Amino acid sequence: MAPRSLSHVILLLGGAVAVLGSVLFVVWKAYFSDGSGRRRRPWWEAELSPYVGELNPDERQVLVLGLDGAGKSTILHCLSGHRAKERMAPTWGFNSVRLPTESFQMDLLEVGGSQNLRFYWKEFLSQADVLVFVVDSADRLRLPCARQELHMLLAEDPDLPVVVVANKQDKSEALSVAQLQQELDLQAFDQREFFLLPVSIPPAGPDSSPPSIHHVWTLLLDLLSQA
Ligand SMILES: Nc1nc2c(ncn2[C@@H]2O[C@H](COP(=O)(O)OP(=O)(O)OP(=O)(O)O)[C@@H](O)[C@H]2O)c(=O)[nH]1
Ligand SMILES: [Mg+2]
Repeated sequence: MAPRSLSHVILLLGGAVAVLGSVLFVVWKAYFSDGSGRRRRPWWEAELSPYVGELNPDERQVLVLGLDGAGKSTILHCLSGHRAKERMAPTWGFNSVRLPTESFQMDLLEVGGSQNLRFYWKEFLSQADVLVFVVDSADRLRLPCARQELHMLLAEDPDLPVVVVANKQDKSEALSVAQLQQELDLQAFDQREFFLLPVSIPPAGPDSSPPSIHHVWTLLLDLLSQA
């Protein structure tokens, strides 16, 4: 008697799970369909688009990473043709700009550099055509941390072209490019497409497009034309 009632319970449970599964499937289909039979893009896909999902062949993706305060947002701001601001708000999530070029759209995505966001950096590597890693050349105390993060990223993707931006060269305490090469242990990467660019974007400087920003732009154009 006991095993028979147990089998009834199991049958009932199985039926309930099947009905619940069907209801969930119908709701899911209704929610993600736009009526034409095509799938509706969920909000998070639009939010992160074009960094996830299908990519337009005429788009190139530049991932911009680096410790908090290194100058990532400032670089995106200036590449978009704006004058550097006296103060930039820290990026708590993402920050992106889309810049048109003659042959493709250049999409730059900054992921904030605070410690809790660094954990997610590597998730974006697979969609990137180029990694720009920004370093505050004057932040000597945190260079070991920057080195560790950079080396971790490069170990994740051994083929991704990398531009290390040695930012804040205008500061008197900034390390030179040669010193940074040592401190960041960049000799280890001589097998890959690797660039180290000195950059300085003094806040509220006289120039809306400092020469070093122009160098970043032309290098990115060059690298992405080959991508
Ligand atoms: N002197 C000098 N200051 C700079 C330079 N680039 C950026 N800054 C300043 O550095 C500060 C931080 O710059 P952000 O661009 O916000 O840094 P970030 O890397 O985006 O930081 P998070 O968004 O917190 O990850 C700002 O006050 C900028 O004005 C530079 O080349 N020289
Ligand atoms: Mg920022």
